Amino acid sequence: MAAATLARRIGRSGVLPLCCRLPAWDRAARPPPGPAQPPGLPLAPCRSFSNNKIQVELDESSGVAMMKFKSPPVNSLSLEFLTEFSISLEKLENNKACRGVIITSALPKIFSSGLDITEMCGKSIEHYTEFWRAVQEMWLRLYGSNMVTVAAVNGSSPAGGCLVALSCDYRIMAENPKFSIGLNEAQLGIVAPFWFKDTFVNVVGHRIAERSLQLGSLHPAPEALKLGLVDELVPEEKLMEKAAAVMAQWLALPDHARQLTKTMMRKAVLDRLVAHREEDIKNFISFVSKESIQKSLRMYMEMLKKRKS
Ligand SMILES: CCCCCCCCC/C=C/C(=O)SCCNC(=O)CCNC(=O)[C@H](O)C(C)(C)COP(=O)(O)OP(=O)(O)OC[C@H]1O[C@@H](n2cnc3c(N)ncnc32)[C@H](O)[C@@H]1OP(=O)(O)O
Repeated sequence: MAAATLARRIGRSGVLPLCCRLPAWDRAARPPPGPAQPPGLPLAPCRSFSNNKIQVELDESSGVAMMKFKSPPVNSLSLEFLTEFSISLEKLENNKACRGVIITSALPKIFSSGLDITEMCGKSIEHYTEFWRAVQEMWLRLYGSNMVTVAAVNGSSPAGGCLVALSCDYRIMAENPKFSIGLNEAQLGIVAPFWFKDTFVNVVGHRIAERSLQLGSLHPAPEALKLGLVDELVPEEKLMEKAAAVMAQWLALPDHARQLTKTMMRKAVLDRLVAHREEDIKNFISFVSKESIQKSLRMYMEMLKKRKS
């Protein structure tokens, strides 16, 4: 679906139409689940939907959806990608048969390269507004999801890609030291906004987050495990099997208890962005509109190209 069509669906407010209902992080818990299906059993009816950027398959018998990013070359989080991501999450959230989602990449070696830098270079204020609202929307939906969210990180995951993983309930990464993950914004000469930082702090704690953010560190998988940035490493070929096993473990508990606990842990951070959304958009616009920031981003893109040749 073209970005313009998606933007029309979202409307001027930048909020998806179904957002009129209470957001996921404020909704009553789902009814207690039936027994969780152990991983590896034959799977019954599957619902799938897919768009240009993301493919989703829901196994209704286990209540687990598999969401795969498939936007070559690097799954960058463009306006179109972010919009499709939010729509996909919303569809699953509204489907009572879905209790958990595993997020991974269909591309080799890359989970997601983070926010699409071209969306932040040389665009209009209207575009920056729409783009940043879409980034916020994606995070509010994912971090505030009632579903169990497991990131199966099967490749590099800088900046916005790392945020996606950090926003899940559990992170499993492929045991490959060539894959790295982190909030490397400082290396681009930009700053991670407060809610990226809050999400990071909630996972690794203040000291590790402070050092890592100031240095813009990208941590190779083994280091990411040591820091607690990911919960476990497994050989790449075992990643999906492990993700299914972890999901089954989390789904073995009653949804309502887990959901209320998740809300208790995350609400303050979610509420902070909800209360300051417009201000955050204004900050983003004034920041990226600076000539010095535009120059830094252009130089970074050139560096990526040079590194290739
Ligand atoms: C006050 C506070 C207010 C708020 C202030 C503002 C806050 C903003 C917060 C920002 C958050 C972010 O996520 S910023 C994004 C940070 N992301 C990154 O630093 C990732 C940079 N990319 C990489 O390191 C690498 O590309 C990597 C992902 C490992 C893949 O390496 P490979 O060798 O496989 O592939 P490459 O050859 O490098 O890349 C393939 C092509 O994709 C492009 N590409 C790669 N990453 C891209 C990206 N993120 N956006 C666009 N394009 C990208 C490359 O330029 C190439 O383009 P062609 O040459 O044309 O083929």
